Amino acid sequence: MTLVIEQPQLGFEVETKIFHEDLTELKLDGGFTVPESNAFGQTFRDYNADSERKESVEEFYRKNHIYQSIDFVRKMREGYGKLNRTEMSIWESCELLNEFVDESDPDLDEPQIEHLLQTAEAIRKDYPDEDWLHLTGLIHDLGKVLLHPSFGALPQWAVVGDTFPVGCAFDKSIVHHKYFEGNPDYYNPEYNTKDGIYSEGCGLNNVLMSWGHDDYMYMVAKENKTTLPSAGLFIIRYHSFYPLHRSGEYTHLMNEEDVENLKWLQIFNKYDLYSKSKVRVDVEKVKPYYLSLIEKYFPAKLKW
Ligand SMILES: O[C@H]1[C@H](O)[C@@H](O)[C@H](O)[C@@H](O)[C@H]1O
Ligand SMILES: [Fe+2]
Ligand SMILES: [Fe+2]
Repeated sequence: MTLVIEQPQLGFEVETKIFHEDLTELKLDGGFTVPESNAFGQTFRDYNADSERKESVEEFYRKNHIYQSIDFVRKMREGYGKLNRTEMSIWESCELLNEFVDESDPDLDEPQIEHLLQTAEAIRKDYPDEDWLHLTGLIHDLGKVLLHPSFGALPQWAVVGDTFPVGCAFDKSIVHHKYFEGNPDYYNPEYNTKDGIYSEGCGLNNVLMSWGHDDYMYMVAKENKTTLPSAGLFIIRYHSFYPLHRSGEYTHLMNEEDVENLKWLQIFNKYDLYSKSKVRVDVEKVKPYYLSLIEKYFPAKLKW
């Protein structure tokens, strides 16, 4: 099914595969099979399912929605944008993630390094020639190092979870939307309209997103002059923006380049989401391959 969303004001059409995912039509491009349920026997991303993680995930979003205001985002971008905290390689940062479990995630409670390798390996099977996409899979969540003491040990609500624009209305499709009633921006007439401080077609690059691992890792990759293609950087930066890539909201803020890049993000998302499982990847076995990709696309040491 192809969904064409009419956007006459933009002067171009946002045509994208499927925003509202229909699993019966979901064909991945190679051998990867989409599992019917997550590691807890529930459907993926079901925030209302009675699982052992339900309450803690909801509590996570309560805090996230209350504290992610435009002032908070500006402060974090300015502070962390300096990249003056440490220097390390991409692989070292993967290892740092070994100790963290993501509190926002209803589908996985394995250490994050497992998730990175599961995502990258699943993509590699179906897209053997797109080595940039394998590496994007490996690094897309590395911004979660913000949880580590050497990065200020940020609370989970400032690092993980789905992201959304600030400075315009919080869309109803955002998980646990009701908690925005505790966010000061919710009542500010400058920020609580559809466009808010933005204009139609302004491009996502000009939109401030809630602060977390996506935007931080994008900054790190870009400032350290990665040679990854623009689609790779886009995936890193917006992979948690489910209100856009799954629900099809906020498309009025995109420009033409965003529309192109969104196609790759939607491919990537299937692997990011549905590769989550309890089956572990043999780290030592795949490490040499990923080290070669890191060498191809990144300097040996990066500023963080
Ligand atoms: O719980 C998950 C997790 O934090 C992911 O890393 C993020 O990309 C998702 O958007 C979020 O919902
Ligand atoms: Fe993520
Ligand atoms: Fe991920």
